[in-house]
Amino acid sequence: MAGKFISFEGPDGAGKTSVLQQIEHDLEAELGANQVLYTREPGGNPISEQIRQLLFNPANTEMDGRTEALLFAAARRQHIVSEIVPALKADKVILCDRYVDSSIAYQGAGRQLGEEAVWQMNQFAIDGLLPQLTIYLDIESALGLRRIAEHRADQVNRLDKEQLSFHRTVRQAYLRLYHQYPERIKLIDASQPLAKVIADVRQTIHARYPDLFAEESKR
Ligand SMILES: Nc1ncnc2c1ncn2[C@@H]1O[C@H](COP(=O)(O)OP(=O)(O)O)[C@@H](O)[C@H]1O
Ligand SMILES: Cc1cn([C@H]2C[C@H](O)[C@@H](COP(=O)(O)OP(=O)(O)O)O2)c(=O)[nH]c1=O
Repeated sequence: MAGKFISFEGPDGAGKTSVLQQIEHDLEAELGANQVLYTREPGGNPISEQIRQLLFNPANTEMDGRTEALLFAAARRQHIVSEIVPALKADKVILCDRYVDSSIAYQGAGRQLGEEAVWQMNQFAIDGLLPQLTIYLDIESALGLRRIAEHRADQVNRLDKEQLSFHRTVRQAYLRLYHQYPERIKLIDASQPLAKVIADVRQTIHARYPDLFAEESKR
């Protein structure tokens, strides 16, 4: 499979959606729209979108943490089979908004199910498929939550409602993953102005794939 699989990670409010919009636009201009797949977890296909509805329905207050972790993994599995593998086979660049690291950080650490346990459980779902590059947008938790409160208060979902301490725990887990997998995971300071964050992301992608964003080497 010749495609390029890039995942984007970070605590809520880090700016993934904003950054990905621009990166997708730029890559499509460079490669053509049919060579780029932007997709998000959980979701990206009808089955995973139905699981997403279950996960994010604010009425599901009784959902057990392990149930939540299993549903994220189930949505991930279907997303791999329906979206990622076909795109890899078609030699596309895949921009994936969240992947298995989100489960380690949110369910493993945030929900205290255990990072190793959630990692092991997810092996069945991912069957060895990891991104070649993971871009981690790092932000201090209070700042991330402030951005959501200021700009996206109408779209707050069940998980966004967690306390500051939950988000801090999630961030610490991301930082552990970053130290554990320095080859795969690259950290970008997401507290910078959006244009600078995007510039850093472009450079990071170019460093891993020299044929993408080739003009970066002239800077
Ligand atoms: N670098 C930035 N500086 C200031 N505000 C930002 C920055 N990046 C994103 N935002 C704003 O913060 C909010 C959350 O960003 P978003 O891209 O939705 O984050 P995420 O998808 O990671 O949760 C949005 O309203 C967005 O406009
Ligand atoms: C993929 C994944 C996401 N999540 C959470 C993180 C976010 O709070 C939420 C995704 O919501 P989403 O609305 O897609 O927000 P964002 O723009 O921040 O990605 O789901 C998990 O808890 N575990 C997972 O495995």
